[in-house]
Amino acid sequence: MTVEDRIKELRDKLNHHNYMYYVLDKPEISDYEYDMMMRELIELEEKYPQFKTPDSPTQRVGGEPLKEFEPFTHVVPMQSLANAFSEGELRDFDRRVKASVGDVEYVVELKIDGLSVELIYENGFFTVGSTRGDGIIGENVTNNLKTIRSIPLRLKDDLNLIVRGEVFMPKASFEKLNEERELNGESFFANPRNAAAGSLRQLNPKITAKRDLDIFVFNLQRIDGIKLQTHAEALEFLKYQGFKVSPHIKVCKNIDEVIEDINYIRDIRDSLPYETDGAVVKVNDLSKREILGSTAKDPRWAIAFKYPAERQKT
Ligand SMILES: NC(=O)c1cnc(N)c2cc(Br)sc12
Repeated sequence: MTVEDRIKELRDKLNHHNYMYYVLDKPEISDYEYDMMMRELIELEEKYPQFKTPDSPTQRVGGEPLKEFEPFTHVVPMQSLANAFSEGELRDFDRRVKASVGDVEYVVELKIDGLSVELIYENGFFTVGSTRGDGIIGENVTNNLKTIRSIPLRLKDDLNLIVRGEVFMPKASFEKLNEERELNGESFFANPRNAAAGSLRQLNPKITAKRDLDIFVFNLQRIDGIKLQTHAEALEFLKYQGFKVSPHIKVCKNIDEVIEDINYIRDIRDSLPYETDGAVVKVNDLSKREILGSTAKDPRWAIAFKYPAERQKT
């Protein structure tokens, strides 16, 4: 086996085990075995840098601290969602949708309480990641996003695509971080969303890397050369490409099933290991979304349902 073959073998094995551990939460080897392979790869890449590739796991925590973040104009504007606060408002939304495109299937997902990011992949490689900002221009936080182990550095296929996801900090990590900050005499983060935002917008990637951030990808914004019919199909496709996709995805035949699922989420959400700030209801058929289009601010094909507790949120 040549040195180049060994480096490729280690890179592929480490990326596979990273996927199993951080995306599927199904580790197959011990941390020790992982660390030994990583140490060998670091040594070989130092000796033979010509064989280093952008998707090598050694490239996750790279980059020097920045003075500031570069602004980044989103390829696809990152819209916000209109809100519904009651069953009646959900039914009003359903009536508007059906008046325009007839009967539709909906998909219900959790609304993750973190910060939205856009991830761009070119020929299968992660190239640019940015925060939402004002929806048009955000901040380039690529090096910080690379430290999030559940973000693939390379897709299964060599595709050009753009996804949107929500970076979040698990509740347990948030508690642990605030305990550490109290011991160091530092200020608390008020909630996991602020902690995630403060951690992702750290100028030093080495600090971000220690903050235990995670991500759920929830929308395929754009893809070259592939036509998908529904949102549910798009999420399955993103899972296949190696993304960590929202875990609770319910395809509903009608608004009655949507309301049933929203009530189910209400009853289980406090037990989830991450904060949510509602549920998202989206039209499943992608061509019907095109017909529905968007207002100046929001898509007409989606709405966020906010649970009563959300109302007091700042
Ligand atoms: N599942 C989803 O679509 C989803 C989850 N979490 C969020 N914070 C958001 C925000 C928008 Br806009 S959509 C969405």
